[in-house]
Amino acid sequence: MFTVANVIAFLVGRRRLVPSGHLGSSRFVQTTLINSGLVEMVKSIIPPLTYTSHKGDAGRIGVIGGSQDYTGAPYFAAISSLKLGADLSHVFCAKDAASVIKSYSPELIVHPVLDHPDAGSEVDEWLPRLHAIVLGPGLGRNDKIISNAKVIIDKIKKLGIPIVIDADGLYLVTEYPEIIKDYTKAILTPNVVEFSRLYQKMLGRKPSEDEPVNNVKRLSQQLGYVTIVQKGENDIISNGTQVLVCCGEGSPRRCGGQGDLLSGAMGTFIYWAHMAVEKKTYNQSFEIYGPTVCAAYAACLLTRECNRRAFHKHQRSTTTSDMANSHDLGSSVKFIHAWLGTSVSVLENWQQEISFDNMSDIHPTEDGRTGCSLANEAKSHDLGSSVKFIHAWLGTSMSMSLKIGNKRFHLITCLTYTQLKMEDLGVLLQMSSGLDLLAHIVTSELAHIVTSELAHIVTSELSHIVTSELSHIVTSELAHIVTSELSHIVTSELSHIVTSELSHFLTSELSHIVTSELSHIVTSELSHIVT
Ligand SMILES: NC(=O)C1=CN([C@@H]2O[C@H](COP(=O)(O)OP(=O)(O)OC[C@H]3O[C@@H](n4cnc5c(N)ncnc54)[C@H](OP(=O)(O)O)[C@@H]3O)[C@@H](O)[C@H]2O)[C@@H](O)CC1
Ligand SMILES: Nc1ncnc2c1ncn2[C@@H]1O[C@H](COP(=O)(O)OP(=O)(O)OP(=O)(O)O)[C@@H](O)[C@H]1O
Repeated sequence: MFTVANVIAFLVGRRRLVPSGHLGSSRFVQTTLINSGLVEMVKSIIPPLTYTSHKGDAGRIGVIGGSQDYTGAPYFAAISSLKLGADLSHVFCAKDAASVIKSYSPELIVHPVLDHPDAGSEVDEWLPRLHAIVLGPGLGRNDKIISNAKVIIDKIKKLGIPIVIDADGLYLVTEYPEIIKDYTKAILTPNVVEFSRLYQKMLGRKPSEDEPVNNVKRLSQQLGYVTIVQKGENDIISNGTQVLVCCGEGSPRRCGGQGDLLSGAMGTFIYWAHMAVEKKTYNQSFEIYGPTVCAAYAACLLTRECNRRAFHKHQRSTTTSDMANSHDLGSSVKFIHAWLGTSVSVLENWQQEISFDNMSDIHPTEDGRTGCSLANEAKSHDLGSSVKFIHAWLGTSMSMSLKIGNKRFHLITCLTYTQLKMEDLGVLLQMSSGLDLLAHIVTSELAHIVTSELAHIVTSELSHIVTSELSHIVTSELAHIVTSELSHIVTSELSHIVTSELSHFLTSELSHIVTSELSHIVTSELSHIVT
């Protein structure tokens, strides 16, 4: 059944239609993009950018993973932590993976130590300087590596460093759950399959399909209140007590590596969250949810936004690299899909940031239901721009401007809660003329799509014409030059050859004739005289 809340959320464009009851019966906070209490919570942990800070203050993150087979995963995690705002990102990987990972990016500091017989001691030099660890992306399941990773986890726990465990790190935890049990500075980020394996190991039965939220809570409790993020259509986060569900729009594209981007970003956020605890900069919601749930929620939010942006741009061609960067091949594939009608319908994606006035006074109601929150002009590209967007939106970027002239700009981002009553809809429509709002969204999105598609077609057509004309001109000019040069060379060479050959021939022939004639004359004259 679809609730009014779901329909409105869909109409304002921040959510897919999800039947109510989809996540089971547990009471929890489900958010699409923005619940202003949670926004404030994330905002409160993000360190300000100042000119007095030193390299490393915003985070030195270590990614432990990377094997001969998997080099992309640790790269995605490490670059994601860095692009989010950490100052330094280290990768500790197997020897064979190191130069490959280095070749992806000069930004990363790569240590080829994981398959070293004494990997534990090799990382000793670095661990105490790291603020957070992401363990598992591309680690592989080789026995030696897994046993080295176990030793490293022990050292991490002794140092009290926050840790995010993902991918093959979860295989390790499933095999040896005691290694992470009760370490509440840990976040585990299983996908559906990894979750099911770990759940079965800990609870001795399959997770029930009807109660996904309770499953996550239960697993967290069983592991001694370690925070779990079950990734999927909705990211379900629990520390065994609190539950948050992040179900922002994201995208329907499921290419490999998205989980790695998520765990990398979570590495940076978990450090920031613990720093907030130390500096006591957190807000009230943070006191409820704590650093691990806050970090997990922030990273899920960011990854979904990044995914949405990359997909908006690249559609079916979206890859995890597109989420981190931007590539021409991808946009060409996108164009072809759009042109063939095989891209996802543009109308499914018309929801974008919109600005309008007088919406600043909607505050969360007592049951946590939220209206709107701020946003600024944050356009542009994928991970970078998602980070920029999130920072701007949270007011933690340096360039954030909430007021333009004497107007405030705001964005409707979230209207969803488990129950949104009809009177709320009335209030909403009254407040800002809901129909105008819808018209505004549709018009602006359509204008955007048409403009961008036209620009694309014109650019590509012009480039085609210019290329073909240029190639024509160049070819004909070259032909002309070559022909005339060749003719010149051939003529002059021929004339030279002919002249020299003739002169040679004539000289030799003449000399021959003259010699023979002279000899003849001389002989005959001499014979005559003698006679
Ligand atoms: N570019 C790179 O370097 C990348 C490297 N990566 C690295 O690869 C390593 C192994 O990771 P993994 O997730 O493939 O292994 P594992 O958990 O054993 O899954 C085994 C099988 O379970 C299924 N399955 C998996 N996920 C599912 C889902 N969400 N929903 C439903 N089913 C799902 C699926 O089974 P299938 O559908 O094929 O039957 C799958 O084949 C790890 O180190 C990771 O970091 C990746 O990060 C990607 C980018
Ligand atoms: N069905 C879905 N609908 C929307 N978003 C999804 C869906 N499944 C995954 N995601 C998004 O992708 C993120 C990573 O989840 P995923 O299940 O791909 O992890 P993973 O399998 O560990 O990834 P990786 O390929 O890096 O190993 C989630 O946090 C969520 O943002």
